[in-house]
Amino acid sequence: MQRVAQTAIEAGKAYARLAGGDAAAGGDGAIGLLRRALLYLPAHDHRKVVKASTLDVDLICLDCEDAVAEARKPDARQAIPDILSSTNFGRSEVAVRINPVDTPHAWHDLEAVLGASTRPHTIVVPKVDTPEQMEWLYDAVQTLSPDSNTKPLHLITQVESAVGLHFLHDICQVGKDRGSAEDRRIIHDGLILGGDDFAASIRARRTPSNRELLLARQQTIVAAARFGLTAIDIVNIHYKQGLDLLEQEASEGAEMGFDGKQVIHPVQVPIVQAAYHPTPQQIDYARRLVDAFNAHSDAGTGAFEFEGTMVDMPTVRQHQQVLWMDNHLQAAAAQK
Ligand SMILES: CC(=O)SCCNC(=O)CCNC(=O)[C@H](O)C(C)(C)COP(=O)(O)OP(=O)(O)OC[C@H]1O[C@@H](n2cnc3c(N)ncnc32)[C@H](O)[C@@H]1OP(=O)(O)O
Ligand SMILES: CC(=O)C(=O)O
Ligand SMILES: [Mg+2]
Repeated sequence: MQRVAQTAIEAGKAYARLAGGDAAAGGDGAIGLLRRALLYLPAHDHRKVVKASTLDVDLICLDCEDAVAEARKPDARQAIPDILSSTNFGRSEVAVRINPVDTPHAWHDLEAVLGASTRPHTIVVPKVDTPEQMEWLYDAVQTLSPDSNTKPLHLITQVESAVGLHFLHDICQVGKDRGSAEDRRIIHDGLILGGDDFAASIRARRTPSNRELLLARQQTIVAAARFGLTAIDIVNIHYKQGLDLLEQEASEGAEMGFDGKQVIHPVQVPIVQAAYHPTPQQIDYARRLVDAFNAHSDAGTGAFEFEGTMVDMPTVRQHQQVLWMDNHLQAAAAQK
């Protein structure tokens, strides 16, 4: 007899096991892996830091990379320790996006992050193109953070070029191999598709349909699923108009298998988070479907008719993910 989880919490654990991730253990508890919207802001822009701290957003990313002009890179880096120790970001996961590892800034950015008295939950590393760059990153963290018993730092890498997409599975493999049970200084648990840099890399023209990014979006999702990582979708830079298009794009990303989307302005946050939020109808349907599956399973039936459609295990697994998301949303709401 094959029974599946009936409660959202059980479903969450089952899903995390299926995904191969560590969310079953609760990650680092408070933040889990709820990453529906990732809001970027330039780290040296105090007003935006203050504004971000007032928002109900899953993930806040203090950017030292492309939102910051070359001449202001030191300002952004130097602002990080103070922001982290003096700002209450509420329930949000807090990340710092350092500069790419093949720039002279990366080492100094890492020094500032790892040396801060309050560390962020997560680092985002852009333009990771090769497994060797991933090795460099792990070596740098080991050197700058010699104590292997420190609280784990989550790592999200960005795929942003043809080369990065080609080597994506090798890059993820380095994260898996280096993040052993003995040394959990960094846990690679997310991928971001940097769609705008990627488009430039393949000489594509950006369109509202995003068809030029379809392959990269799907390959990012597939690699993330294989390695048990969260997958975060492209940014939409049209924050002043076309918010209906943003909603459509976010819903499409959720349907494709992404866990969340990058945003660049506060107005985009609720739209994107709602698009990744299962509706009460979807949650109710998922619960009833799982219950029906278990009843049929007890009676020795695998495939059965449910409200006019055929249901068997793959459909059940899809609906367990709805319950998993609902579980995480409830936990996040409880922390507000
Ligand atoms: C392709 C990539 O790499 S994307 C990632 C890198 N890019 C970024 O990080 C850019 C992030 N976004 C921004 O910097 C800004 O939204 C801009 C420059 C596009 C527009 O900024 P503004 O002209 O200040 O926007 P606007 O006037 O509409 O802002 C309204 C309020 O929201 C705040 N705000 C705007 N963007 C953000 C943000 N990303 N995070 C937090 N608060 C923000 C503003 O400070 C303002 O609040 P305030 O009046 O209390 O200061
Ligand atoms: C978000 C980002 O880094 C990109 O689209 O290139
Ligand atoms: Mg980029």
